[in-house]
Amino acid sequence: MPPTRNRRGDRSRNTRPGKPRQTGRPQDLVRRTAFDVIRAVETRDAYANLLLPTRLRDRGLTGRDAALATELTYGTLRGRGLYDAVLALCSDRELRRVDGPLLDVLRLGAHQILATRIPPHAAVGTAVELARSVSGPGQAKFANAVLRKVASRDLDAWLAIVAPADADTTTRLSIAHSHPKWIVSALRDALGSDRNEIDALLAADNARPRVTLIARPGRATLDELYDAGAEPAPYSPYAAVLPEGDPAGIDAVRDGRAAVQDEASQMVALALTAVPVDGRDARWADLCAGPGGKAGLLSALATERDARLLAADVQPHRAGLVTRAVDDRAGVVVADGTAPAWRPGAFDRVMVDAPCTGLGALRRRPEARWRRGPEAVAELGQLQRKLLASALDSVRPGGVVAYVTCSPHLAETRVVVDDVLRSRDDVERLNAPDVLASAAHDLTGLGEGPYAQFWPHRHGTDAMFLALLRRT
Ligand SMILES: C[S@@+](CC[C@H](N)C(=O)[O-])C[C@H]1O[C@@H](n2cnc3c(N)ncnc32)[C@H](O)[C@@H]1O
Repeated sequence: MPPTRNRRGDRSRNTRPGKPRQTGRPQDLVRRTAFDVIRAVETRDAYANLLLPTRLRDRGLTGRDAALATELTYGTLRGRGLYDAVLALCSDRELRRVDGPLLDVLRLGAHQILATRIPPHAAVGTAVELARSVSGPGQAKFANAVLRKVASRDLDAWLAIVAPADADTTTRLSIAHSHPKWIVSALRDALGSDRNEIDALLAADNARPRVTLIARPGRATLDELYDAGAEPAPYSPYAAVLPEGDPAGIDAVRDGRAAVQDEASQMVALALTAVPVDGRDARWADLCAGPGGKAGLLSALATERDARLLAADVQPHRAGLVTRAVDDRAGVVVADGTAPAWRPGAFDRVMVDAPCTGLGALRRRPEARWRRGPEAVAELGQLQRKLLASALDSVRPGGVVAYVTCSPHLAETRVVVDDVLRSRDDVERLNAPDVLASAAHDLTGLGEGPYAQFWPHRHGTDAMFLALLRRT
């Protein structure tokens, strides 16, 4: 499952833990940092992608050390399902009886042993030291015994035991790719007739996403990003891929003229603006704008066309972030998109990028798959329906609505749209894959229409869903 498999078929089954590798790098600080972030995710619902950069900065970790700390943190969080299955077979104590901090040390150790190039003796030795410092000498002995057993087989050998070929498909995929079973089932359903791609999709969820930037039209150019080391991106005319380095080090990103933004996120915003509308095309709205990714692009395009964007978010803090992403012409309001203050039919184009489970962005949020269960889908469903209905009421006849989720779950995507449209006869479904293809070269594989679905394993983007709806 993780990106860097460690295949060591010929290694002795009795590998002894040795001293931590002496490389002159602050290895202990690297592992301690990964451990601290993993604990914060477990105990106080921290987000690894937000907390880790702060911890790296506080501790002065840069370059290779920062990269290793990131890999260990993300890999351990993503791989938890698989590592727990292996650890359960190596521990004489039930995992639920192992203290939280110690269990996280074991997971971190298992990740290093099974999915990195760190020599197993170093991985075991450093994990045992960490166990000693967080749980005391007795627990360090236990950690040593467990992790030596983990190190007695390579990943493929463990997979043959914990996810055997004759297990039922959902269970096998769930353990082998470390995804909860309900997510495996939901993703297979969403793939529909392409469900044979599920292995590739789950593997893509465990791979490091490429960093994609947007040069906001009229504010930055792609050449500026290329000069800073970025390379052309496949689809969006405003996107560039940054193969390495910190995006925050790029001037245009620092001053908000460019930003980090997934290419599918750019494309769904572009699609809303690519649909021809008859008559007035001056008032655009984004009902769920925070933190401002799509609003940033929409406001730049609105300005180019002499239109104006109103960006709303119900959370004041997130509306504040939108202010930094949009240009001066745009308006930003704190507002509940389900109970709009504006009159019906006030807008010509409306984006509703609804709150969702985020199952389409598991690559970026390593802990997200473990955080919420299937009940979240039903809870969000009501809000998604209300927001879409409100968006349709907010657009004038002839105008267009884009309903977007960063989730491919059918109950958040086509089921929501179909439900809302069932009770109305004033909406036409447009062919979203065709509109997207007209806005980008070589953009295929989005489905038969009328809805469009991006996929990480096909497009290298988040699994973003788009429905384009015209009020009649
Ligand atoms: C998926 S995020 C939007 C991401 C954003 N469009 C972007 O591209 O950066 C969903 C947003 O909807 C907001 N939200 C949730 N309920 C809302 C409501 N009733 N009205 C308006 N915004 C709401 C959340 O605060 C959150 O910022």
